[in-house]
Amino acid sequence: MTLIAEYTGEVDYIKNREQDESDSMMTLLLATNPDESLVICADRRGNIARFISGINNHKPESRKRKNVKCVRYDVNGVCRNLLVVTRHIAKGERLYIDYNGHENEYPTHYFV
Ligand SMILES: C[S@+](CC[C@H](N)C(=O)[O-])C[C@H]1O[C@@H](n2cnc3c(N)ncnc32)[C@H](O)[C@@H]1O
Repeated sequence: MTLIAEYTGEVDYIKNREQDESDSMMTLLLATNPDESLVICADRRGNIARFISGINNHKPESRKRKNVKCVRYDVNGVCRNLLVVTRHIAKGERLYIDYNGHENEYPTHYFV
């Protein structure tokens, strides 16, 4: 659970970004009312978190590489998306995260 980084960017309603072709959007909040669901758009105001490699969800050997996960925390009433490690990370080891939440919409079939 060591903190790696916060996934930062501009926060917007998902409904406003349906045509956005950026490959660095991350769901922040899925609300009961879809009109209130939020996304983090990292392309213009992101940080290093947007460059962490994704796993290929279609390959079992790739799924085993995952060593970082997203957790949502309430920080002073604001929902924040934090990236934390899931196990010990050796010096020089590459970080891997699963880009997909339960929506499973991010295409990872071409990832190495
Ligand atoms: C969240 S990163 C965003 C990078 C984006 N171009 C930017 O500047 O913010 C997602 C992109 O990283 C690349 N990528 C991530 N993991 C990869 C992997 N395992 N193999 C190949 N490409 C990967 C793909 O091009 C993917 O579209």
